[in-house]
Amino acid sequence: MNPKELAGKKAAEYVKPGMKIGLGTGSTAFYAIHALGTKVKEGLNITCFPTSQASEELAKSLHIPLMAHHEVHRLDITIDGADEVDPSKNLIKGGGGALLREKIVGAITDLYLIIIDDSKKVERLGSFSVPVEVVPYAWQVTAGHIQELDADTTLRESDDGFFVTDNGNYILDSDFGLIKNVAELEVKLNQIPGVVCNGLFIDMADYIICGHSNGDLEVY
Ligand SMILES: O=C(CO)[C@H](O)[C@H](O)COP(=O)(O)O
Repeated sequence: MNPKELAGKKAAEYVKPGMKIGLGTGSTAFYAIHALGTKVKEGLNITCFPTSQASEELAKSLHIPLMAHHEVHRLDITIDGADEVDPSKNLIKGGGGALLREKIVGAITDLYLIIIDDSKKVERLGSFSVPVEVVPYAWQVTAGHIQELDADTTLRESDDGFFVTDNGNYILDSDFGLIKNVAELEVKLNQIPGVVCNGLFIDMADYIICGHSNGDLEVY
């Protein structure tokens, strides 16, 4: 089985009747959402809250019951992917551009499960550029502030122009090289005017569920 599917299916086993579940975004979360769709079809009673329009559409297509925004206060479990995971379970997220909603949802979650394949494990975060969500207004000024933190920043593009998040913002993919102090950088980025969110998820993940291409599963 594909390692992403292996991890996604394993994470779905943590879900019990009556739970409120956050749905992540991306090609690994896709498998977890499908596994939950199968359980719902078999009669599992859960309600879910998606982190992106894409995951919302997928969940709806699988008839997974969704919560309205005003109904969401705490979530029992969120299952989400990551672009990099270090040995302390700190993460870089936002490769799919859903970092803001993912961070909001992760922060109100009792059990935050991160599902990855083994290519995402690193000794130190930073080979993957840190996605930074910024307001479009004067984004060049915001990019300048990020560059003052010793980063190369690139405005993310899509097929038809600049990539626009579900929140109407831009993404500056910011390469800091291998990051020495991830917690400090997370705070510094948040202090820049114009930055809405950054893709460093520090001390948030409870368990990493990692699928390997030889079929092994690792949970830690
Ligand atoms: O943070 C994310 C989206 O904003 C994704 O979870 C992350 O990019 C991993 O995606 P994939 O499972 O497709 O590799």
